Amino acid sequence: MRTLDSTTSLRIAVQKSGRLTDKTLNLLEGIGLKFDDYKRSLLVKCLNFDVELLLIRDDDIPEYVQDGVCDLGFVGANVVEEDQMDVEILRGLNYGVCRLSLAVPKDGDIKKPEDFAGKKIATSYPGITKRYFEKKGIDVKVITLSGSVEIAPRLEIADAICDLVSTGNTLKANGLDELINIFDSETQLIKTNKPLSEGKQQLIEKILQRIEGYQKAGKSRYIMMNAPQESVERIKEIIPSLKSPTVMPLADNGMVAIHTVVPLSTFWDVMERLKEAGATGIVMLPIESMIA
Ligand SMILES: Nc1ncnc2c1ncn2[C@@H]1O[C@H](COP(=O)(O)OP(=O)(O)OP(=O)(O)O)[C@@H](O)[C@H]1O
Ligand SMILES: O=P(O)(O)OC[C@H]1O[C@H](OP(=O)(O)OP(=O)(O)O)[C@H](O)[C@@H]1O
Ligand SMILES: [Mg+2]
Repeated sequence: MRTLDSTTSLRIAVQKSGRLTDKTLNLLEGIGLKFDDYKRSLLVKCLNFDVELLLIRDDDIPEYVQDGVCDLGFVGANVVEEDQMDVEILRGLNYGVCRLSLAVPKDGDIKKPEDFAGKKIATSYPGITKRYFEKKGIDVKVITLSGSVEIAPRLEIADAICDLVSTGNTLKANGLDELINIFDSETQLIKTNKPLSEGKQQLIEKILQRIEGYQKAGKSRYIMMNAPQESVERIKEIIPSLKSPTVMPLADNGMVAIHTVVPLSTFWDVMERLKEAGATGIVMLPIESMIA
C-alpha cells in the first residue's frame, strides 16, 4: 500500500471506459485541469497540477479510495452504496443520474413489496437489494448477475429484477414494468478517509471550489440586450438576477445595454417577457465558470 506523503501527486480514480468516463473527463477539463492523451494510459499525469488520474473499472473505485490508493474518485452513488466502503462523499455531481428499481414481468402477480416474499430477484446490486428487503422483513432469494440482468425473468432464472433505470427503455424492451424505486443515484466525488498531506488537502479544496463554480455556471446564462432607458426598471423586475444587472448607455439616444446572469431554468420565460418589455438584440452566452 502506498504511503501518502507530500511528495506524491493527488491521485484521482475515474471510470476507464463507460457511461461516466467522458462526463468526468469533461468536468476535470472544465475546471482547468489539462491532461496528456488519456486514451493511451491507465495512469495519466495532469500537465498543470500535481494530480494524476487512475483509469479503472467503476466497481473498483470505492475500494481504491477507501484504501488510500487513490485520494479522490468519481463514481456512481449506486456503487458507493453497494460497496459500503469507508469513504467521504464530498458532493453529488448531477450526471449519471439514474435509479435502482425493482422491476417485474408485465401482467405478473407481483404488485407490492410483500409479493416478493419467496421470489428470486436477479441483480448486479445484491447488497442494496438484500438490505432493502431485510429492512422490510421480507425473505427473498437474491441472484447476483454481472450484466444483462433484464433478460433473467425471460430465461426463468428469476421472478423479478433489481437494476439501474434511466429512461426505462431497457425495461420496456424486455417486457418488464418498473415497480419500486429503491435508490436514487448520481455521480459522486468521494474522498479517502486516510490522512492526507496539507498540500493535498489544499488541492482538494481548490478542486471542490472550482467544481462548485463549474456547476453553477452550467445552470446559468449570461444575457445581453439593448433596451430603451424607460424600460430599465421593468426589465430589472423581470430578471431574477444573481447580481444586479450592469446598465450602460448606448450611443443611440435614450438606449442602454443591459448585461446580467439568469438561471437557465428561467431563461426562456425571462426572454419572452423581456421582449414584451421592449428589449431587443437579446444575446445569450454560456458561462465557463462562476466564482462567488
Ligand atoms: N442508464 C443510465 N443512465 C444514467 N446513468 C447510468 C445508467 N446506467 C448506469 N449509470 C451510471 O453510470 C455508472 C457506470 O455505468 P456503466 O454501464 O458504464 O458501468 P459498468 O458497465 O459497470 O462499467 P465498468 O466496466 O467500469 O465496470 C453506473 O454505475 C451508474 O452510476
Ligand atoms: O432505463 P434505460 O435508459 O434504458 O437505462 C438502463 C440501462 O442502462 C444501464 O446499462 P448500460 O446501458 O450502461 O449497459 P451495461 O449494463 O451493459 O453497462 C443499466 O444497467 C440498464 O440496463
Ligand atoms: Mg462496473
